[in-house]
Amino acid sequence: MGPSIQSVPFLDSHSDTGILVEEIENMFKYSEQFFDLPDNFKVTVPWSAKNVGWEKNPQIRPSAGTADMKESYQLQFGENMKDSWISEAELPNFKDTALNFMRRAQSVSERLMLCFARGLGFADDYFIKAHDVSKLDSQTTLRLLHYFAVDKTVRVPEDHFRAGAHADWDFLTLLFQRPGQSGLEICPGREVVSDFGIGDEWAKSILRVAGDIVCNIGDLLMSWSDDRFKSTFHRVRAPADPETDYYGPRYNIAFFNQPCSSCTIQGPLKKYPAVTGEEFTRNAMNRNFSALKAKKNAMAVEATSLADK
Ligand SMILES: O=C(O)CCC(=O)C(=O)O
Ligand SMILES: [Fe+2]
Repeated sequence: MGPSIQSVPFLDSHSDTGILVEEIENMFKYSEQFFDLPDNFKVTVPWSAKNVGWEKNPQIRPSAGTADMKESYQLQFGENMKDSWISEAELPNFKDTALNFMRRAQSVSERLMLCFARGLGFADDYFIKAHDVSKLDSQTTLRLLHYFAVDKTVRVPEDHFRAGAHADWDFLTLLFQRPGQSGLEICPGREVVSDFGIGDEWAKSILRVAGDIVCNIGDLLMSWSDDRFKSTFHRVRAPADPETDYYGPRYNIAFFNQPCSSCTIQGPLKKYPAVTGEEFTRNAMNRNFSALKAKKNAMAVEATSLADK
């Protein structure tokens, strides 16, 4: 596995994932039920800095400078979720269904972690232990996503995305998609994790078979492998062509393998200084917010110079 995926940061895994199509569809059904609730119910579980909860339209990517056209609800296994589960009265069985699905996604992730550990010369359970979801400081997150339907008769401005280009901060991301709900695109990305994602040669990701899982390498694995495995720069384009693009509501489920806060991260070649899981996430967030600030400043300068003309 090692050499074969070093330059292909994107895997489509076929039928034998261990998760049945019906289980994925069942989770999508609960996800739709959640997003169908009026906003005044959803706001009872607001997004918090622990990376859990519901948010609508606020995520601005440094690459785009505009807000993603979406809402999402993030769920975790541990203590962080304490006040963030939608009430049983609002959505019966939601919590049990989501936790079951998360455990299934975790077991697929653990099979992949074992391969990466072997490829890098670590003990088989090295990455599995660092992402132990039974620990109270687990940060692993399931994100339910709902991108709003787009009106075919109105042209979406070119700088508006369903999700602006970015690389994930985690180890691996499993993406569960619905056939027909296209939009995900990938780009070669970058050579070292300390660069910001770059590139403008985009390829469409097409889901071939229901039940396929798209697997993205994240910045954490890139860093932990001393840049051997490249993280995937990706985006979800807004539909632009009524003949070929999907304009309806788009649902997606992302499972982010995040490290436990207390684990230590360093590649076998020690290319980067050792950091804890907590520090890695904090640094990634800070880097994102500085890039966003720089983008906003650049946009403000551009707007002023246009106004002066
Ligand atoms: O909706 C998708 O296909 C991708 C979502 C994504 O990249 C993210 O939430 O980080
Ligand atoms: Fe992503």
